[in-house]
Amino acid sequence: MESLRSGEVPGSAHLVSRAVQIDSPSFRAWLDVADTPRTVWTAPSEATVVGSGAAATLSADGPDRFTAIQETAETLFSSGDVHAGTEAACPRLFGGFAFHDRDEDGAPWDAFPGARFVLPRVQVTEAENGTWLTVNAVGPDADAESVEARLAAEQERIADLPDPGPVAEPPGVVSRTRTMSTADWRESVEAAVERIRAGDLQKVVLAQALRTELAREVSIPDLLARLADTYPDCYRFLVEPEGAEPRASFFGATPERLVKRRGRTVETGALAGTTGRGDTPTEDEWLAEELRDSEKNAHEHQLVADAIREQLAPLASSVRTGERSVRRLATVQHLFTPITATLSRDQHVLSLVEALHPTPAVGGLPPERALETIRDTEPFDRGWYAAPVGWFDAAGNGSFAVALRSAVARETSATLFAGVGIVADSDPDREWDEVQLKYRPILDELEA
Ligand SMILES: C=C(O[C@@H]1C=C(C(=O)O)C=C[C@H]1O)C(=O)O
Repeated sequence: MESLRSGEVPGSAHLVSRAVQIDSPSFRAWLDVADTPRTVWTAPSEATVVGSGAAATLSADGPDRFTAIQETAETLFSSGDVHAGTEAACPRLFGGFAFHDRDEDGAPWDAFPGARFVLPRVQVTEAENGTWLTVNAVGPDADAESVEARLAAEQERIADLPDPGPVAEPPGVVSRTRTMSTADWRESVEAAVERIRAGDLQKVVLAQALRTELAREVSIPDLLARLADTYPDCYRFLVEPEGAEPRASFFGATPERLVKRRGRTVETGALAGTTGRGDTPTEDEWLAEELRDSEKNAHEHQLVADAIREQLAPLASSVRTGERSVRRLATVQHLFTPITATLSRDQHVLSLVEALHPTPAVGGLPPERALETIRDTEPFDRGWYAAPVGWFDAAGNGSFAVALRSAVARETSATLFAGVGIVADSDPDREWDEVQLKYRPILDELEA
C-alpha cells in the first residue's frame, strides 16, 4: 500500500487498474468480508461502491488540504495503466475532509487527519450498466500481470461469498453522555442570538455530540443495509482510516449534497430549515405548510441559497436556482432549493468543494465570525462531521455530500453529531428538540 502525504512527490506511484464485469453480489456480504479500510458510497442516481483495503492513501492537513490532495492525486493519476471497461469502474479516490482548517485531533477523531482519500485495493461498483469488480495497485512493484491475477482471484472469492443471513438487529444503547446540558445549550443559543441581534453575525450553526455506549459492537454492513431501507434518497457513506486500533468507522445517511461536478456541469443545492414528521398524512402536510410559511425558516434558508450562489458566481458562466420545495425524509422535513451552474472553465471538483465548504447550512454568516463562534461555543471536536465526504476521479469529476446524520463508531461506543441553524428569532428549546430529531436516523439504528 502506498501512503502519500501532501508535499511528498510520489515518484514511484505507478498505478495499475483492471476491471471486469461480474454478477451482482450481496453488497452486505461483500462489506462483511472487506478489509479495513472499508469504503462505502451510495448516492441518488450514482453508482454504488463498496471498497476493500487501500492501494493508496492520500492525506493532508490544514487550510491547504484541498489543493494538497488535488496535487497529490494528479501525480498518482498521471502514472496510470488503466483498463476499466466502464467509467464507474475507473480509479476513484474516496474520502473527505475535517470540518475545521485547524487540526483538533480529540477523541473520537484521533485517527482522522485533516483530509484523507483512499484508492480501494478491491472495489465492487454497481452502475447503471452492470456490476463491476476493480483491482488497483500502486507502487514500484505494481504490474499488470499480478493485478490481473488478483482480479481473477477476487472474482472467484466474490462469486463464493457466503449468504450474509438476516440483517442483525441494532446493538442497543446502554448509556449516553451529552456534550452539553440543556442549561448550557440555552445559554449558548441565547449568546449566539444576542450576537446576531447586535449585528455581529447573521447566522451560526451550533451542534452537539452524543456519546453512546452500546450493548455490543455495531455491525456496519447491517446498519448500512437498514439505513438503505429507511433513507433510500440520502447519501450513505462509510469512511475508515487504516491503522486505527481499534478500528474507527465514520458513517451516515445525509440528505445534503455539497456539490457534484461532471465536465462543466455543477449540481448543488440549499438544504436548511427543518420541521418534524407528523403521525398522520394530515399532520405531515400541516407541518410542511408551517415550514413553508415560516419567516424564520425562509430567512435561514435564503441565507444559504444566496451564499451558495455567490460562492459559485466567480467560477461559473451561469448559475440557476430552481423552485424551493419541502423535502420529506423518514424523520424530518427540510426546505430545499436546487442550484445548478455551468462552469466558465474546467475546475476540479475539489476546487468547488473548497469554495463551498462550509456553506451556511453547517457554518454560518459571515463565515469567519461564525466559525469562530462555533469553535468558542462547541465543547467537542467536529472532526469530519458536517464536512465534505465523497469521491473524485482523474478528470476532476466527482460528487460530495455534507457528512450529516452521522456518527463515529469504535468497538462498543458510537458518537453522534447533530446541529441547527441559529438566527435572530431562534428559540433555544425548539432548537434543542431539532437537534434530538437529527440524531434519530443514526440513533434509531443503534437502539434496540
Ligand atoms: C446541521 C445539520 O443539518 C443542517 C441544518 C439544517 C437546519 O438548521 O435546518 C437543515 C439541514 C442541514 O443543512 C445536522 O443535521 O446536523
